[in-house]
Amino acid sequence: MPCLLQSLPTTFCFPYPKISQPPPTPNSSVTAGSVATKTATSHGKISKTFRRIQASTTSNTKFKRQEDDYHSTLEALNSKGRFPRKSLGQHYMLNASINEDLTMAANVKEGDVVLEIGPGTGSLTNALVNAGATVLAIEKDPYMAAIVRERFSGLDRVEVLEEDFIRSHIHSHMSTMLASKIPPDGNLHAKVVSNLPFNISTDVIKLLLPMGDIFSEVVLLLQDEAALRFVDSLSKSSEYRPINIFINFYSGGRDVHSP
Ligand SMILES: C[S@@+](CC[C@H](N)C(=O)[O-])C[C@H]1O[C@@H](n2cnc3c(N)ncnc32)[C@H](O)[C@@H]1O
Repeated sequence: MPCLLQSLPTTFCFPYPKISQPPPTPNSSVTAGSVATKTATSHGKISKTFRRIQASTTSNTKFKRQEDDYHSTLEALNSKGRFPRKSLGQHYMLNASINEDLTMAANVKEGDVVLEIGPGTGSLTNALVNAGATVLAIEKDPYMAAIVRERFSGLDRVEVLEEDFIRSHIHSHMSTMLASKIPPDGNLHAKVVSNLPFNISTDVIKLLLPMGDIFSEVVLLLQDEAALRFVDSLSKSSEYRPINIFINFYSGGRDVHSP
């Protein structure tokens, strides 16, 4: 199962975006972040690649419904005077090009079924929908679930479940969704693309990595330090933890690339 773990770019915003801040220009580049890619090996395990990337400005316009993540995100946040909750890791993406990057990293295409953990205001959901995917979004915060449901109301390719992902019966949800939808290429695997709530990133990885029977790709946006901790474990330093053993168990080799 290929898996991409990407660090937090500087364009994230917490605790609350300044309204006066200008939207990112189409040519603005984003500070490179750490990326670990996992690729399937002949033994059914995964190999890890660690690299850094620049935000891309390429966009897929075929399914575009909303053009500006910056403004839709601010509108959604301002609409009912709600402040992001730190306890739920609510850091919202204000740069559409990062969402495009995540979508492209998972090679999301028309007919794909994608699981998104924590859609928040729906900015990444929008990029996934634009790429032609059917999205199952699981959001713990009832307020954000309502926002993203409203944003995509009328679009039958987005389903929002108001649940805690850690307690969710994800295997059963995805199996049901895949069974009801045979993609054009006949591939009955789903993909995961998510800008994760940081406080549950370890738990999410523990849940997802053994699910190679239903997921073909996992692309996660993580804090730089977290991504490094997860993949840079071959040295067996003091940072070496059970999660590293777990990741290595589901992984093969390791390559390192510069930007
Ligand atoms: C880092 S924000 C990302 C929001 C959005 N995807 C974006 O890129 O702007 C994480 C989101 O996950 C939600 N969340 C936090 N814990 C969760 C959990 N256990 N299960 C599902 N969603 C959760 C938060 O409410 C928040 O909307």
